[in-house]
Amino acid sequence: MADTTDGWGFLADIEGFGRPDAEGDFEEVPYNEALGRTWGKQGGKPYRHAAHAFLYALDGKKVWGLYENKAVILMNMRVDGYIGFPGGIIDDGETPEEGLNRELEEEIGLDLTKHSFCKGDHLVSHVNHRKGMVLHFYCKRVTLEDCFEIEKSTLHAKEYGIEVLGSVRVPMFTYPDEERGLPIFLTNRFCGNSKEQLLMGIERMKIMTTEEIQLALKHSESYNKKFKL
Ligand SMILES: O=c1[nH]cnc2c1ncn2[C@H]1C[C@H](O)[C@@H](COP(=O)(O)OP(=O)(O)O)O1
Repeated sequence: MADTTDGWGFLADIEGFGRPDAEGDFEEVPYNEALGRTWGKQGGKPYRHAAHAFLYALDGKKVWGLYENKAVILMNMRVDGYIGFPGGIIDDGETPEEGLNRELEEEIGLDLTKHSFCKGDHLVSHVNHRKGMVLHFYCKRVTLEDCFEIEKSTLHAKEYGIEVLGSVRVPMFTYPDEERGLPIFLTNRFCGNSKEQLLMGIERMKIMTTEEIQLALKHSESYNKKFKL
């Protein structure tokens, strides 16, 4: 039998978490249940927890004086080629918030004296039984000025150029062709359930209405079909 660790080196233990997911892999679970429960084992290993963060600022400025950008939302271009939120795997002995804050400092150089995440910032948790993973998602609104500072601090973070290849703003507007802007952004490849988390964050933070989100998704899907993506 082929050695499946070939080429993975120290990543062999965790690389499976980053493989593509199938629709229906994620089940929403209440935070306390997600934490308090022993989920059992997957592939002989206990379930791992990860936490990611949606940092945003309301904007409203018009791009080229034409298209209103509703918010600045920060995501990362990851080293594996996917787009995802900053965050990562929680280490043994850490709470999800402690692990998240550590990851945010490492990945985007977040100033924890100003923007530390706490339980009150938790939005939703999901369990993925196929991978044996529990994903916690947090949201925090900051000022526009702080958002720009956080973008800049990514360039000086420990993981910049390693795990993180750049900070990415989500285009929160749509051109008159109904495709360019948010709909085409949504055709990217997203890590884990980060696309669903993005849409959930936009809706729950009332940045866009459910109808506006559904319309952007519809145009994103028809673009995908048109170009057979
Ligand atoms: O943004 C995300 N939203 C939901 N799940 C995600 C996101 N990014 C990654 N993931 C999944 C898939 C990954 O393999 C695990 C671990 O996250 P990652 O950020 O890669 O962890 P490390 O930085 O390597 O600790 O979660």
